Amino acid sequence: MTNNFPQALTIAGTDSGGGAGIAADFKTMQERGVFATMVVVAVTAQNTLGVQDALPMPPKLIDEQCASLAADLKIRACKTGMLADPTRVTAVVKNLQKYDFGPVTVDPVMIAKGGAKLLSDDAIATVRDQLLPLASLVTPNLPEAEELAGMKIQTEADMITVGKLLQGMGVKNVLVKGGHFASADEANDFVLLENGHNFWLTAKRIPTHNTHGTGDTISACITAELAKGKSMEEAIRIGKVYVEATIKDGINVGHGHGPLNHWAQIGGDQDEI
Ligand SMILES: Nc1ncnc2c1ncn2[C@@H]1O[C@H](COP(=O)(O)OP(=O)(O)OP(=O)(O)O)[C@@H](O)[C@H]1O
Ligand SMILES: Cc1ncc(CO)c(N)n1
Repeated sequence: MTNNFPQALTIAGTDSGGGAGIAADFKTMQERGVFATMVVVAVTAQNTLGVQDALPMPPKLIDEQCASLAADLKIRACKTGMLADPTRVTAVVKNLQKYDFGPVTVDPVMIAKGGAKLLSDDAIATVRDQLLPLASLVTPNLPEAEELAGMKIQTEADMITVGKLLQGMGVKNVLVKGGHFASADEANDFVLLENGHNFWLTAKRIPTHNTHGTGDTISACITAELAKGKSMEEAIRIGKVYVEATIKDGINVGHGHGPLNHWAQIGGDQDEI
C-alpha cells in the first residue's frame, strides 16, 4: 500500500471559536489539497472576542501524539503555533529532533489579537535558543520579531534589519509580517531567503476587523505548499496570495475580530494540487 498523498502537520493550540490555531491550520491545509494532521499542545476556550481560558497538555501526551504520527504517517512538512510555556517548547523541540516531519515552519505565536498571552515571557528565550535552530522558516509578526531580535521596529527599514538579525541567529529563511503596521495603508511583508535572495511581498491593507488567524493561515499555507514539494519562495508567495484572498472575501462570524474565509479561491495554477 502506498502512503504518498501529501501530509502536513501542525503542532499548536486549539481555538474553540474555529478561527485561529489548529482550526485555521486545518482549514488552510484542507483547502490547499494537503492531508492535515495535528499535535495538540494546548487547548483554549476562545472566541472572536478573546481568550477566556487555556490549558497546556502534559508533555507525555505531546510525545505520544508525535510517536503516533511517526509510527504511521509520512509527514512532509510541519509548522508550530501556540506553544504555551518553556516545558511545552522543550517537549516539541525534543520531538522535532527525534522524528523527521520535514521542513519546520515556526510561527512564533506570542499574543492573541485580543491581548491574551499564548506564550509565557520565560519561554521566549527557549523558542529563540532551542526551536529557531531547527526551523527552515520563521514567520514573526512585528511584536514577535521585536521580542526575538531585541529591537524596536518603527519603519520598513527596521523590518529588514530585524530579518537579518533573525537570519544571523541561524534560521535559514525569514518572513517578517507587516500586518501590525497600524497606520499604513499597505500590509507589506519582508522575506529573506537562505540563498541570499531578499524581497518584499506587497499588498493593499484591507479595511476590516476580521483578521483573526491571519498569521496561522499564512504559515499553514506555506507548510501545505512545502508538503506538496513547492520551493520555499513559491510556498511563501502562494501563502501571501492565499491569506490576502481569505481576508478580502471576508465572512462575518462572531462579534469581535472575526475569522477569515478559508474557502477563498486564488485562481490560476496556484489552485492546482
Ligand atoms: N488588513 C489586512 N489587509 C491585508 N493583509 C493583511 C491585513 N492584516 C494582515 N495582513 C497580512 O496577513 C498576514 C499575517 O500578518 P499578521 O502580521 O497580521 O500576522 P499575525 O499577527 O501573526 O496574525 P494572528 O496573530 O491573527 O494569527 C501578513 O501577510 C499580513 O501582511
Ligand atoms: C490557539 C491559538 N493559536 C494561535 C492564535 C493566534 O492567531 C490564537 N489566537 N489562538
